[in-house]
Amino acid sequence: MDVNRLGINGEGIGYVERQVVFVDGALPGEKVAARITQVEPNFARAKLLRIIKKAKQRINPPCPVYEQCGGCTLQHLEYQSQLEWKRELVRESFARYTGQSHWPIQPTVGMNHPWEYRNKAQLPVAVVGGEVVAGLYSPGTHKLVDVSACPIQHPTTNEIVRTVRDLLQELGIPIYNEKKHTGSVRTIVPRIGFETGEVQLTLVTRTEELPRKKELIQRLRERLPYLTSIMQNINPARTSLVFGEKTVPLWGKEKIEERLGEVRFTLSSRAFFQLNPEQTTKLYNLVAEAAALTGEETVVDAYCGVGTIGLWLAPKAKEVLGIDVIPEAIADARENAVRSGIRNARFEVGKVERLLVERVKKGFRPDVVVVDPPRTGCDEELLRAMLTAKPKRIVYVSCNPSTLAKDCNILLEKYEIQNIQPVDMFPQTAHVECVTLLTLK
Ligand SMILES: C[S@@+](CC[C@H](N)C(=O)[O-])C[C@H]1O[C@@H](n2cnc3c(N)ncnc32)[C@H](O)[C@@H]1O
Repeated sequence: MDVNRLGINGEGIGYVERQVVFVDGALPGEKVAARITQVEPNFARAKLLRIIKKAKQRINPPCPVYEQCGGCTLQHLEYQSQLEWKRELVRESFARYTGQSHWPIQPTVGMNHPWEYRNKAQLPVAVVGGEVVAGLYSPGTHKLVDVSACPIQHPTTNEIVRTVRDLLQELGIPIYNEKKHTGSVRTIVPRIGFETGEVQLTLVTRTEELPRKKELIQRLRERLPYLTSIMQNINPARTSLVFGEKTVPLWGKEKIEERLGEVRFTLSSRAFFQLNPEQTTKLYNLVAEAAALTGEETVVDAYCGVGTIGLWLAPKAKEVLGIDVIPEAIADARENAVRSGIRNARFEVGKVERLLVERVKKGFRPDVVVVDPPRTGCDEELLRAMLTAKPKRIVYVSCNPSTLAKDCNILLEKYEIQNIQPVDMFPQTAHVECVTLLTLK
C-alpha cells in the first residue's frame, strides 16, 4: 500500500479499498507491504512487513531496541522532518476544530542535539531468564525490554540504571514479581539536576525492609560517587502506579536542587518536574514573550504544577496567582518561591475551574491568564470564566493540539489568535507542545 501521511501517534496512514489503515513505522511517500492485524468499522491496523519504496527522510534509528521498546515512535524519521510534521499536526488540528486554515503557526522550535535530553527515568525491574532486567514494557505486552543504553536519556541515567541492575544481581536482592506479588525492588528512578549536577536515585520497593541494604548503599557510593541522594519509596500495593505514599532516606540529601534560569527548585523523589530542561527554558521564555508583562499586571498561572511558569513570570509582574489541584505541588511551588526570593507570587490548592470561576464571579479581573492544562484541555467552565473576566492576554500552553484547537475555538468568541508556536519538548516521539497567544478583540 502507499503511505500518504502520519497520524497523531507517528504511525503511517494509507488506504486499502478506501479503508484507513494505520501502519507503525511507515512514512509518507513510501510503498510498503503490510499485514492487516485488526479491522474496526472505521479503520484497520497493519504490521509493517517490508518497505518496497523508501522515503528519503527515513534514517536508521540509532537505538538498539527501537523496534521492541515503543518509547519513541519517530526515530526512523530525520529530525528536521519530525519538526515539520509536528507543525503540520498542529495545523491539521486547528483546521479540524475551527473550520479555518489561516492560523499563524510558526516553525517548530527544535533542539540542536535532540538526544540525551531527559532528566529522569522510571524503569521497572524484573527477573527474565535468571537475569535482572531494568527496562520498559514492550507495547501491548508484559515483556520488559532492556533500555539501559537509551539515547534520549542523560548518559548518567543510563550508567545508574546499569549499575543498580548489576548490583541487584550481584547481591541477590529479591526482585519484585508482579504476578505473584513477591520480592522487593520494583522500580529504579534516577533524576539528574542538569544545571546543578545533583543526582538522586530512588529505589521503589514493595517491602519496608530492603534486603542487604547496607552493602547496596556502600557499593552504590563506591561505583557512583557523584550521587547526591539515595532514597527508598515503599509501594506495597498491587498497582501500576510507580510510587507509594512513604519515602525514606537511605543516604545523602533528601531532595536535590535544580535551576531553570533564575528560578530554583528543590525536588523530592515524587515531585513533578519538566523532563526536558533545555526545551523548558525555551518554552517559558516564549510564554514570557507572549505575556508581554510591564510590571503592572495581575497574572494567573492556571494548572501551575510546582509553580514554574508563575515563578518565571513573577519578576516582571505586579502579582501572580498560581492554582493547582495537587496539594504537594502547591507546597513545592510555595517553597520554590521562597528559595528563589520571589514575594509577589501566591499559590492555592483547588480545581482551577472552581477557584477561578468563584473569583471572577466576585469581580476578579486578571490582566493575563496563562493556562497549562493536562492533555484533556481546559474545563469549559474555566473557558467561560475567561470570556467573562476578559484578560487582555491569554497564553495557552498545551501538550495536545486537538484539545488546544477545540478550546481556542470557544475563546474565538472574544479573542483573536495572534501566534501559535509549536515547541519540541520530546524529540523522537510524536508529542508536540504549543504556546498560543490570544488577545482580546
Ligand atoms: C501539564 S501540567 C502543568 C504543570 C506546570 N504548568 C509546569 O509547567 O510544570 C498540568 C497540571 O494541571 C494540574 N491539574 C489537573 N487538573 C486540574 C484542575 N482541574 N485544576 C487545577 N489543576 C489541575 C495537574 O496537577 C498538573 O500539575
